[in-house]
Amino acid sequence: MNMPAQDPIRLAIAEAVQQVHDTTPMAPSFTNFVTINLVANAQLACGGSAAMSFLSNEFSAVAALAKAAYINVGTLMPSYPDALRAITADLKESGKPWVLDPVAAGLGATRTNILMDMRHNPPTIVRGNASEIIALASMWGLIEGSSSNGPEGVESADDVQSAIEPARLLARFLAQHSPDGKAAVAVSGETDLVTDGTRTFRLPGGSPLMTKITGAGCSLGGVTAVYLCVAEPLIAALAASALYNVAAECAVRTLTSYTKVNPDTVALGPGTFQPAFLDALAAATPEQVASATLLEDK
Ligand SMILES: Nc1ncnc2c1ncn2[C@@H]1O[C@H](COP(=O)(O)OP(=O)(O)O)[C@@H](O)[C@H]1O
Ligand SMILES: Cc1ncsc1CCOP(=O)(O)O
Ligand SMILES: [Mg+2]
Repeated sequence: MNMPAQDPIRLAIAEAVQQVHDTTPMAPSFTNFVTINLVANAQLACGGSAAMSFLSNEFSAVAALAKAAYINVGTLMPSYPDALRAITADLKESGKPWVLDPVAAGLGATRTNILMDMRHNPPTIVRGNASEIIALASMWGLIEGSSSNGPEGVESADDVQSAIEPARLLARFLAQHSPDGKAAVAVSGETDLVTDGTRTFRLPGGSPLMTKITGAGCSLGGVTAVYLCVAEPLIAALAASALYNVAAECAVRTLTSYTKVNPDTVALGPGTFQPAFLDALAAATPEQVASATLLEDK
């Protein structure tokens, strides 16, 4: 059942979106160079601010000024294992919450070594597609073996449903290692799933066009880090996922109305969708985000 309008979770989501609009929090990113521009633009569009860096000393200096940070392992370079080891140790020492997108978890020894290292200095939120969540939970020994069909590059080879238990176990592990005992895991797909290890929520909606632009998931991670600057992990993950669903639907509506006026010159495709989606991220009000469809598993 869709959660009632006045549920405290919805009020907290609206409050987080409003606070980001009011305070423009900066969440620095160490992210892949395929989608880095969309990550920064999405962080700006949602009302936050962005700072991208690949040097450990520079990243840690910027992170010291921020309330939360974002790490994404989508593309790797030889210097990254050492840099990420130093960065995650600094984040742990300063007690700074951060979001991990374990892009393509399970693919290649370097990525596996980096993600295995992170078990010792874990994030506050993990956001990934189903295959990535299953792979990370398996790698960290939280589930036996791996029921995953992946990894299949950066795309998911599994459905969200199959990642529920791995997501819950991962969230509990993160919470045990979090300074305030709070953490969350977000699994994206046709219906997103967000859990803090105790409560589990589903967020249907959005648009299949999200799978036709690169960086939808990466930028969702960056926006989650912006919300983590102002809210606890569960609320940050829910707010980002709700915003993405509302904005994707709004972008489709906008483009559909343009194609009706101008069917020969406007197409509803990935190229026009991405800028329309950024516009919709910027236009979404706290009330609209908090009104997204939100179901709780009981
Ligand atoms: N079939 C779909 N229908 C609607 N929204 C989707 C669909 N697939 C993914 N999304 C949305 O796209 C965004 C990125 O998710 P996803 O594509 O799973 O991440 P990734 O790019 O990391 O694999 C999320 O906001 C998710 O809700
Ligand atoms: C295509 C690609 N290759 C390495 S990282 C990357 C981007 C993945 O972005 P997303 O997971 O958001 O689709
Ligand atoms: Mg991804």
